[in-house]
Amino acid sequence: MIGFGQAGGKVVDKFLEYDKRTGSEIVRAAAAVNTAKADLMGLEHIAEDQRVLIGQSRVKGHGVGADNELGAEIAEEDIDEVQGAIDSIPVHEVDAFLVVAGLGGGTGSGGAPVLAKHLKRIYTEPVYGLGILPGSDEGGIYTLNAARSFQTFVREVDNLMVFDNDAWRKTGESVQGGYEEINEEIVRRFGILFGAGEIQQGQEVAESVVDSSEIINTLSGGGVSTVGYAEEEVEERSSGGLLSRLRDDGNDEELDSAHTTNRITSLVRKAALGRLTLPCEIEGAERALLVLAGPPEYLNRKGIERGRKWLEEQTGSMEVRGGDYPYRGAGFVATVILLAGVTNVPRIKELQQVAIEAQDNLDEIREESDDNLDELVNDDSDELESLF
Ligand SMILES: Nc1nc2c(ncn2[C@@H]2O[C@H](COP(=O)(O)OP(=O)(O)OP(=O)(O)O)[C@@H](O)[C@H]2O)c(=O)[nH]1
Repeated sequence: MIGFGQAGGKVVDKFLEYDKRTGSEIVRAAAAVNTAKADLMGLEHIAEDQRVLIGQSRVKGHGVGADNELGAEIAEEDIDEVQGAIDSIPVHEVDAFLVVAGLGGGTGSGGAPVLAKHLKRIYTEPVYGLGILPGSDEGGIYTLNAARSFQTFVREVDNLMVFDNDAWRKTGESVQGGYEEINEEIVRRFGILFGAGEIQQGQEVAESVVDSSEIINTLSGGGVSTVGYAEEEVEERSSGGLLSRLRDDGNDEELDSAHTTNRITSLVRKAALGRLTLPCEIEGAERALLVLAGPPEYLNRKGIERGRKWLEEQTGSMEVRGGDYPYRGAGFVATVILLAGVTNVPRIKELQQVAIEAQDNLDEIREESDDNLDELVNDDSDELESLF
């Protein structure tokens, strides 16, 4: 996982924290790349020798101030320094690369697509992007940056997973506090998704368990992806809750499994129809993956099969995969749905529209100022001598 820019670095840092907290091993290796020294110093879990400061000769460690063309130029010039950090990674142990960046600023917005292109040229492993869209209240330059970066990034990666800050922002919260919660949300969803492909040795592995090839197959084919999530608290069986009492009275087996199946079905609907990382119409998604995580006694084949069928109907896709992620002691059952190759995304259309208008305006403003300059320079009454 490589975080580019401030948002990218912070999210990758959070994934490492998630690994520590849950004992999972989603992140085989992590690095952060930035043009701003202070941002790199603020990270907590990414090793210091895996924090790469680029563009020092150009911006002296102060960032690129939302200029994503400069961000891209610097990334190209200093790509060897980034590669230096990646060289220390045992790449044969990784399933894929994930480049994470906020697309509204300068460093990550400009640099992430450059890095993705570089990785794809060198490695055979898939290269995915996790792109974070800015809030619509952040202003025009952020929208323009995001629209241009999005277009480039999606072309350079094997799949671009998207999280839209705009859909998740809460009013009345400080930006920092808001990001803290948002980053938790990102890591919870993608943590369960990527964790599903990371079943540890010694863990019981049922046939229906998701493996990393299913995630890779769902993502392959490119395009844009979004992720849905829903969870419900459950009691561990051994704790003597209602379900264990039902089990004790002899004729519970069927009732119990019907209950489990129904819970799974409703979780699948909630996840697909609730707030997605990138809100969109799920109809028309090209591929989907359904992951059901939780204590094994709360997972059943029938529930997943029903959920999968329902997703096939809703998306119209023939490529809907599904499986378990046994997670002992989780205290919850959660459903994660990856929808890949989505096309009907209002926010992306809106971004592109605003960006085209801004671009036109820019051209107009430039033309206007060229005319003004012409007038100014060629004005006969102007008595000032040219400097050159
Ligand atoms: N979800 C999330 N989004 C963030 C966070 N920090 C910033 N963003 C978003 O990411 C966009 C880019 O911001 P940064 O990552 O700070 O920018 P940068 O890539 O470091 O580039 P410069 O600061 O311009 O050099 C912003 O417009 C925000 O929308 C964060 O912690 N979490």
